[in-house]
Formats: sequence, structure tokens, C-alpha cells
Amino acid sequence: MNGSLAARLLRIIFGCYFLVTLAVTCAQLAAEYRHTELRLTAEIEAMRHTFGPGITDALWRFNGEVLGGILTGVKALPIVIGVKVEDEQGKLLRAAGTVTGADGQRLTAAGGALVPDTAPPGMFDRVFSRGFDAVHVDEAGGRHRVGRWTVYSSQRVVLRQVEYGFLLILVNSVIKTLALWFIFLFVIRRALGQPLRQMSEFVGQLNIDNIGDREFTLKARGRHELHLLTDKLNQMAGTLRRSVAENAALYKELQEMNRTLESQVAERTSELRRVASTDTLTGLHNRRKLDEVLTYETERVQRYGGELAVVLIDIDHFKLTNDTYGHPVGDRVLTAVAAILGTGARSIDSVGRWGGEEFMVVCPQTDAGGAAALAEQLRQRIAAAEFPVAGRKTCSFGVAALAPGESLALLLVRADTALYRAKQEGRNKVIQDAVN
Ligand SMILES: Nc1nc2c(ncn2[C@@H]2O[C@H](COP(=O)(O)OP(=O)(O)OP(=O)(O)O)[C@@H](O)[C@H]2O)c(=O)[nH]1
Repeated sequence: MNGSLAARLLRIIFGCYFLVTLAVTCAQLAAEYRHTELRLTAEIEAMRHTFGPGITDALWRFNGEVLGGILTGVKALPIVIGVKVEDEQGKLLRAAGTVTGADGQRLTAAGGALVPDTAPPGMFDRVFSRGFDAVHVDEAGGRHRVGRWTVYSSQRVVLRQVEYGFLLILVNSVIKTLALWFIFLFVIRRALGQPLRQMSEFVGQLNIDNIGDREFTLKARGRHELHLLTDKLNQMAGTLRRSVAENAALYKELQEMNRTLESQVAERTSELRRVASTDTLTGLHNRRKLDEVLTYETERVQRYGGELAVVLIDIDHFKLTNDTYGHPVGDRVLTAVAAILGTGARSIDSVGRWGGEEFMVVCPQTDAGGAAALAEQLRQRIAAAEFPVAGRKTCSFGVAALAPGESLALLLVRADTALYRAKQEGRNKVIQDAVN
């Protein structure tokens, strides 16, 4: 419930309450008015016994003085605005205060005569009257109607009478309204405001780490909807905690799976990289890998200086081996030569199959002399080895080292030339390129 909604709700409640109070007060005022009007009517009615005998007697005796005195006394009563006396023919004999004529016009007694009341009647100024017959009863019990007297009063008199009662009712209503309103506000604040504030504080402190750890307890007493809301709130917090815990477990599982996947991918990638750079027959580096190593090492020397030498190896009369013993035997010879090269080279060297029956050893930080010495060792080991089926085999070696400013392509040409020369000069030889 936001502020404006709460304020609107309170305004509606207050408006309804005000209207009801107003209606009840009006009804109370109307009842009070009616009650006073009836009381006045009863009081006027009672004048029949108070003043009736005196007026009748004065009329019977034609005693105008006594009659005038009685009328003055009647008029002096606070509930009377006028009184008039007529003879049995309806002729006005005497009047005091404000009365009405035969046509209902208001008249005011002034100096023994009745003059029309020119002032327009004000609000709540309606005149009402009660007439009594003046009947004389003689000693023999005979009844003689000697005239009629009428007492006048008005709404204004009634209102004057109820003034105090009205005031009491209004003060009573205002006090009740204010008291009830304050009680209502107090109850609303205690019963709703406080619990809602507690709830909002509780919800405000909830976060992913503490959800479900704490339970909200409503401090308000009683079993009303707020307690149901509290239960639901705690249920919701519990459900959220379970779901967070499940998600955390799932997340952990996923992380584990991710780690496993990552290591499998890394393994597979390195395996693929290894396969992509390995010669399937001999297990040595393939041509692609040798190209990569050569490019890297050449750039390193060109940028930082240092040495780089290559040894190109070719099995002698390999075609003859193939032709004599068959291709599978040729493959076994290739594999055996590769094993000797792989184990004979230094750990910093890269040994690979250059293509066909040709191999290469890339020797970083090695000059031509060092590479030639290595080549010589390898040549001797191969020459001394006994190959399956094929018996003894030899290899020719071409050695070249990178000259300052020289390109990789030129280095390889020179190594190839050296190898060619080794073949030319009778095979089973190490030839170092002349530039070095
Ligand atoms: N078994 C086998 N033979 C191969 C392979 N690759 C190339 N060869 C053969 O190696 C032989 C190379 O022969 P050549 O280049 O004529 O030279 P060579 O017979 O070794 O004679 P020289 O090099 O002059 O001593 C060819 O017969 C190719 O078919 C391979 O992977 N396996």
C-alpha cells in the first residue's frame, strides 16, 4: 500500500464516517425538535385549565379589564407569541402580541388595534395556534358558549426552546466524532501501521545470504489477517531459501561440470594440437610443426641475435629397401631411424619428418660446427644400427646455420644443397654448407 493509496483510503473512510455522523446528528436534531414541539403543544393545551376558567369568567361578566390582564399574563409566557379572544360571533374582542386574522394574515396588537405585520416571515418562523372555546356553565348546569380564545406560538419559539438541546447534540457529536476518529487512527496505526512497518523492515533486511535463516514474528496480538500474512511471508522465505539452496547446489554441479568440461576440452585441444603436429608413422614432429619451429626460431634470432642451425637427413638408397623388402619394411626402417634421431638429439632440438624418407633436426642456439658434430653422432649411431629385415642402413646429412640477415628459405636451400653434396660424395656423410 503506497502513501497516496493509504491517504485516499483514509479520506474515503473519514468521508463515509462524516456523512453517517451528519445524518445521525440531523436525525437527532429533528427528533429533539419534534419532541420540543410536542412538549410546547402540550403546555399550550394545558393552558385550557390554567387560563380557560379566568377568560370564560371575564367574558361572561364582560370584564374587559380582567380579560386584558389575563391576556397580558398569557402573552408574557415564553412559549407564547400572541393570544386573541373573540366573542361567540367570531368578532375580535381583545388581542396581545402576534396573532393571525381570519384570512391567515399575521397581525400585531398595538394600542388596542391589530395592524398587519408587514415584515416578511423569516426562516423557521411559521406560526401555529391552538384555539379553545370559552364555555360558561351556570349553576343549573346550563352550558353557554361565550366566545373563543386562541393562543399563538411559532417555530422560532420551538427553536429557542431546543437551542440548548441542539448545542448539546452538536457538541456531543463533534466530541464523539473526534474521539472515534482518534481511536480509529490509533487502532489503524497500532493494528496495521506497526505490523506493516515491522514486515517491511524484515523484508528490507532479507538478502540471498540470510533468506530463510530468520523467521518473522509479528509482535501484534490477536489472530487477524496480518498473522496469516506473516505465515505466508515465512513460508515464502522458506520456499525461496530452498530454491536458493537448490540453485546453489545446481550451480556447484554446473561449475564442477564446467571445470571437467574445460579440462576435457584442454586435454582434447592439446591432444589435437599434438596430433596436428605429429607425424603418424614415426611419432616425430611433422612438416607443419617443423615449419612452425623454424619460423619461430628464425624470427627469434633475427630479433634478439644468437644461432640457429638445421640438419637435413635422408636415408640412403631407401627406394631399394622398399623395392627389395616391400613398403611395410620401408616403413619400419623409417620408424627405426626416427627413433634413433629422436633419442640422439638434444632436448632443446626439434626432430621431425621433413617428408618421405627425409628428416630434419632444428638446433636452436647452435652454430654449424655444433650441428655438424651432432649430425656426425647421429650418422654413426644409424650406421651402427641393425634394422629389422633391411639389416644395415646409412643416412646422408646436410648441415647449415643461419647467416646474419639470411632468410629461412635460403637457409633451407643451403641445407638441402649440403645434403645433395653428401649424396654426391658417396652418401653416409655429413656435409656442412660452405658459407659456415
Ligand atoms: N616405405 C615408405 N617409403 C617411402 C615413404 N615416403 C617415401 N618413400 C619412398 O622413398 C623412396 C625415395 O627414393 P629416392 O628419392 O629415389 O632416393 P633413394 O632411393 O633413397 O636414393 P638416394 O636418396 O639417392 O640415396 C621412394 O621410393 C619413395 O616411394 C614412406 O612413407 N614409406
